[in-house]
Amino acid sequence: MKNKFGCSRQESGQTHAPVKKSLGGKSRYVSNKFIPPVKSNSQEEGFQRRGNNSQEFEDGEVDERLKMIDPKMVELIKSEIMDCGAKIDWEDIAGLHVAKTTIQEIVVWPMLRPDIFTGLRRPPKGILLFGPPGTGKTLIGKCIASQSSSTFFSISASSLTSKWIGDGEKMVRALFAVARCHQPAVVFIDEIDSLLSQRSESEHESSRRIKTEFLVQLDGASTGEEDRILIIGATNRPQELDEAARRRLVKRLYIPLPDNEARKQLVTNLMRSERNDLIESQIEEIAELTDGYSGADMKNLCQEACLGPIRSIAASQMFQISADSVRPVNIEDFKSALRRVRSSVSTKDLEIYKMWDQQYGSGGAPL
Ligand SMILES: Nc1ncnc2c1ncn2[C@@H]1O[C@H](COP(=O)(O)OP(=O)(O)OP(=O)(O)O)[C@@H](O)[C@H]1O
Repeated sequence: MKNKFGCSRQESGQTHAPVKKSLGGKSRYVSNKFIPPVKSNSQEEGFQRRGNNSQEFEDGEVDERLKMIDPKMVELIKSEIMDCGAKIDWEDIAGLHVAKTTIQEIVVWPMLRPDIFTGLRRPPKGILLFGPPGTGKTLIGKCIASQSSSTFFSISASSLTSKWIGDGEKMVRALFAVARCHQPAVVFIDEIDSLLSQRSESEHESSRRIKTEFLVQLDGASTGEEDRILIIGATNRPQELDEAARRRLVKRLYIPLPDNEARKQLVTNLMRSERNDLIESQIEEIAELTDGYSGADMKNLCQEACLGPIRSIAASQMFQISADSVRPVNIEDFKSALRRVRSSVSTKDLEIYKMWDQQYGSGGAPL
């Protein structure tokens, strides 16, 4: 769920700490040498001094870091890219135990306790989540933001070259400027390979400029001692990333397909809100039959199975039948859904991920 301009944490029900320019930033209100994990009174004051528009103080003064940025772009970032979605817990993400534990240790705790994670314990400023489509990479990005009380910015790299034609470069600059004003911040960049792939002869000049600007900003975010911005790149094509990208995204975590246990959890969680008469052994059977399915495939499968009871209603009854009389979803619905919903990831692609993980990964795959 994207927020509207100036949305508040209370309005959206999210728990990210969205608009504290003073936290870790170059605020005029607090010392920026030490970033306490807990808000001080002065920080609270700074927060309250601002109106709906978080880049402005009540006296209408614009945050210095946004002065060179087109206000329309700032507005666009806030309405289309800044996300005040619902709170996400680690339990909402099925499986991926190794990746979740690693992420908690290397990024979430340091974001919450920057006073302890100093020196060599300093967290990486950029991480890469790679793996097949629909395995929960975006979900993990949102969860990191949610659990570290950070503002979540989400952008697809390909939209920089397509959706905002001609403005991609400015958009990148504006994105990082707004993120700096909303620290701690998590900037999630989907399809990062389309931005940081190996240079080719046919590369368009505008793409080249966007890429250069992006690398400049990435370096800026990682050198700013006081900045608390985490860049998360996500990709289904890690092999296309160039060396510069690999170097900057120091932790590279493989987000694999869900294993049997995770698929069971996915079915259980997804069907929790639907009337069904599945018993434990049948959920196990579904998990067995869905080897190779991604999390997104599992969701499609459950959606398809949930249509089973509707399909069994005679057309003549469709407009009279009460909601209570629709029969619960059963195992037969899943078996017929399995004939319609197939796994979307090829074995060949899985081999490529595994090989790339062995060569460049940071140990997110199951042992
Ligand atoms: N491990 C998981 N736990 C819970 N839900 C999951 C998981 N993996 C995928 N899903 C479901 O699949 C949907 C798509 O997942 P998500 O967008 O996070 O995948 P992704 O890896 O970012 O995909 P892509 O690479 O295509 O962008 C989620 O909204 C969620 O419903």
